[in-house]
Amino acid sequence: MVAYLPHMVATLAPPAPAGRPRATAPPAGLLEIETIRDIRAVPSGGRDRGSDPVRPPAGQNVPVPNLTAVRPLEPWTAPTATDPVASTLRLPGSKSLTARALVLSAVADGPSTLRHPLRARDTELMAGGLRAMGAHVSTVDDERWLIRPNPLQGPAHVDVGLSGTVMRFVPPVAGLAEGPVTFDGDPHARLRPLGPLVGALRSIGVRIDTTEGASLPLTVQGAGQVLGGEVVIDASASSQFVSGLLLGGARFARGIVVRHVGPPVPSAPHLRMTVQMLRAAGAAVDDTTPDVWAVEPGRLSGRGWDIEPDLSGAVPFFAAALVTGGGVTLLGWPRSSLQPVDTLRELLSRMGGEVTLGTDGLTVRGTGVIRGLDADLSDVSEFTPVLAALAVLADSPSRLRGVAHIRGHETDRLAALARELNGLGADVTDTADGLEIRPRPLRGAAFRTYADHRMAHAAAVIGLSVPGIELDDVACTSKTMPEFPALWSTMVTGGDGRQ
Ligand SMILES: O=C(O)C1=C[C@@H](OP(=O)(O)O)[C@@H](O)[C@H](O)C1
Ligand SMILES: C=C(OP(=O)(O)O)C(=O)O
Repeated sequence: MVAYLPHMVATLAPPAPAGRPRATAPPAGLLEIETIRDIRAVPSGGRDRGSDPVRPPAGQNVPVPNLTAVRPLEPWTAPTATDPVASTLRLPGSKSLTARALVLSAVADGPSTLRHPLRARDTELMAGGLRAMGAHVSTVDDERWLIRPNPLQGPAHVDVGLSGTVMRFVPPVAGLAEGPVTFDGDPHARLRPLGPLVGALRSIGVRIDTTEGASLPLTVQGAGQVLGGEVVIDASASSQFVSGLLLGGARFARGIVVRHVGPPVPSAPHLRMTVQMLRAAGAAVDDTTPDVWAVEPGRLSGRGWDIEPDLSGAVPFFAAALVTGGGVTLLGWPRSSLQPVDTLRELLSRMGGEVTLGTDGLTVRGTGVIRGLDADLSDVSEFTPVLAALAVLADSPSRLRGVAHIRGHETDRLAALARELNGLGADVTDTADGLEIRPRPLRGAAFRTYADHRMAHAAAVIGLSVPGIELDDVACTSKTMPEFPALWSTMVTGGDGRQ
């Protein structure tokens, strides 16, 4: 297992003036990745697998020094494939399943275990945030994490990094804690949408202090309980607002009813995942009315969670089969999945791949052709960067639609993709809700990732057939798959990626 950000160095930025802490610009060549509010929470080396809650001493308010950890950018030349890939891989667990299982376990009645969890920056931060509020979360064993719920307490600080799941799933749970829980993250996390969730929580009695608008940094003044009831929310900017409210909602005194009003909520499969996992933990959930979800108040059981491999993380590897005319098999794929495997199968088939689910796993084969794609990706917007990478290599134009909200992801993905793909010679326009892509002959060039793991995946896919794609930073893949560069090189050079 590749260590989490082994190259991290701690740098102390000057203290921020009173009021809103400053997002200090990192020196050239360094990427600011993590704002640490309590340096004791992250020992030097950056890895905290401990099992003890890390909290400021009782009664002491949460310290908010502007301590910033920066890491150097890690430039990377995407390897070019000289032969079709022929790879069988075991990939890490799903970020979305790991995040939900951690949250549900922390508010359950008894202990839980996560088998094959994802160990990556997002899930370590989720574990760290729950631990800071008092949950016992042991992540020492790579294959089996143990969670023992405890009464949740502040003062505590939650570093959300750049993680949408941490910044949207933990504040509702923090309302259940007794005492203040502060939240902040990477500089770009402050720009990611959060207002509708803050508004919804306030409407059911959760006190939240913000310094500027309804975004990070913020403090949830936990009262030890949340009244709950009905909230009306515009969740068109992120399905995670709804998932966060539902995951905490079973423990609210009146449960929760979430009523969405506004343009469509994206990422329907992630909402189904939330509902199914809540039910698996014993919650009564009604999702029969479109755009309304109701969770009855009640106890949640601790249980064993088996975490499936991460489908979104698998997409670049499958794309490699199409680009090189080879084959990639992902081991350990369940027969019945909580992730949108059928949608991926359909999209890759339409682009020219052959997808089969067999006893050995999920296999994608390239046929030597990549076809352009006209598709609404609102259900699977995470796939957009890699599908855009395939589209610039296709034999006809593509239109990727329905993903306006990904301008609020790790970066403005529509703008970033248009800019970087055009820099390689493609002809890409970002539209109000997607991308129009006209393939052109491509050349190797610099490719900026904007701290976005899926931008790095996209560049890696193009690099298979276009030599000289120079990423400014590949370490951003540690958000969801620290072992990405190693696994990718193994796949390209024909090694065994089963681990
Ligand atoms: O709930 C989840 O685990 C996720 C939901 C989606 O968020 P959005 O609805 O904000 O796109 C997805 O893009 C994200 O990577 C993970
Ligand atoms: C949008 C993503 O992540 P997040 O959970 O941070 O929103 C993603 O992983 O593509």
